[in-house]
Amino acid sequence: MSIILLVSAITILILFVVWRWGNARELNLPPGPPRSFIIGNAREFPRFSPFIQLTEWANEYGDIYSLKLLNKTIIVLSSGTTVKEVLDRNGMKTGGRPEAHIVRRVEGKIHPVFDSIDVPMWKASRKTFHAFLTSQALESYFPMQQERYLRLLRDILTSPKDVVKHTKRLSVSIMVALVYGQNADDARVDLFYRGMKRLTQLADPFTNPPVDLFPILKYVPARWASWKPLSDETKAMRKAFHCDLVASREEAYLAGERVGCYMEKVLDRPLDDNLTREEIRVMCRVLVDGGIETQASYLQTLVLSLACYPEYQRKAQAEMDLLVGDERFPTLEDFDDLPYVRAFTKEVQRFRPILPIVPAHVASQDVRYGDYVIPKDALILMNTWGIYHDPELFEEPYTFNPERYLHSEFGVKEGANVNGFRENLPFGAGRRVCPGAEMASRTIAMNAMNLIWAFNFAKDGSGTCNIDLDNYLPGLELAPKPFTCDITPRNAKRAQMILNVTVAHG
Ligand code: HEM
Repeated sequence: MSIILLVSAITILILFVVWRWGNARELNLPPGPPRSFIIGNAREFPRFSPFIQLTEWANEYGDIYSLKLLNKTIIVLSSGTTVKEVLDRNGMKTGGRPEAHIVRRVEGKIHPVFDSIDVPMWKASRKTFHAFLTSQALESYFPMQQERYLRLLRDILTSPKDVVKHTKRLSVSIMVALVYGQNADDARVDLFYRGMKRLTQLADPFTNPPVDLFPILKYVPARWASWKPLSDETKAMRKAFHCDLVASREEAYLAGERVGCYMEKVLDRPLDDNLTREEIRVMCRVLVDGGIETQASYLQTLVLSLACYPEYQRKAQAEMDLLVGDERFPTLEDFDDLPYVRAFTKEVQRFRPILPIVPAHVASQDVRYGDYVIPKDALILMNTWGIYHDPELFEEPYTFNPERYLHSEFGVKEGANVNGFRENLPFGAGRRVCPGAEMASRTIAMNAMNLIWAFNFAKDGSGTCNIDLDNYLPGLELAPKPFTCDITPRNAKRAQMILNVTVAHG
């Protein structure tokens, strides 16, 4: 009897300790939805379009809340204030990235997007990105880009039904020219998108084993782990895209040729960064990859918005006609004098943010936010979708209406709290904020003006020209499914101007 009592007492004690231990850290965590034993919120965590559920939880639990996926704590930030305090102000402590073992197997062990911010390679890459992408430097790349933007107009004019293909081509073409100083043909564009599609599938935690949560899974032999051969094939595709571009630029560099591309600038740097050739190659790859899909997806959503909202399209065209007319193409300087067009571009970014959830950051140590503690190793998700669809801030947030940006800088209701809002909020936060934001903003401005000046956009009979969320592909990015629409030149004069221009081959 006494033994049974003793065992019971010990069991109760152990249960108490486990309970205390399990909840002690939880005490200061932000609130969140109830969790199931062991799996936490894994069952409710949505596989597709997670930003919708994350935003519903934000409406219920507030602009900072916590989730648990098995043994991982996730903190979700859904306001300008929480992003500013947690990611911007505490950037040194919240600039890490999750493990991403499968992606690293494809992309290589050194990779600035997945390295934490104290890794010298990350620091060196940011330094060179910033030096290469200053406002002044961007001015000097503009002629190269403008040639390609005009080619987009020509491509659309000659085969309007291929508009999606043309935007992909433009994006690959400007990034390859910028980073490697070379041209990209259709085969290379295709190779890039095939490689990225495979990589996105591999990165999907719902189709592959949770290797990052249970690292022992790394050691499962390839014959039982289908993700391993798949990663190796994807790695080969990704290499095929970059390798010969790198090799030929290196060869030209050694032969003394200079075209002003990013790779040359990094090769030119004094050796104090101690970068190896492999590290330089990876930095180039990261910059090219960062700019391709994001810019193409934005342009596709821009075209969809123009076709789906003709009344706003007409107003933007009227403004453009008054300023630019029939005698010349728009210039970047025009953008400041086109408030309606500017408002249109901002509404596209608000309504369908390219990255509705910013790639996860990780806390490298405990971080205090008011009474809460974000524990070391927690994943931090910036819920861009939730911020831009907050009914407290935006009038009818689920309605496309560029005119909201004519009344206030950030498109918000009168008196709304815009603490933490900034122009580049859709580009992430803290130490990891997108280094290509200014370049992307120029691409958006120039192409929006060109497209609105050159064409009329309308839905066609295909049924694919639709801006509803179910017309978007699954994945981290909001990229529309392939679509067609009717695109016709605004008038014969502008069509002829487009045909007359000498366009880039790449
Ligand atoms: C519309 C276009 C673009 C959007 C919406 C966008 C958005 C973003 C976002 C949200 C992040 C994550 C930031 C964070 O973790 O807080 C990011 C990272 C990044 N972007 Fe962009 N981006 C765009 C264009 C570009 C361009 C043109 C480039 C290159 C010139 C670029 C290069 C990168 C790189 C290298 C990173 C990784 C930064 C790091 O982890 O340290 N992006 N971008």
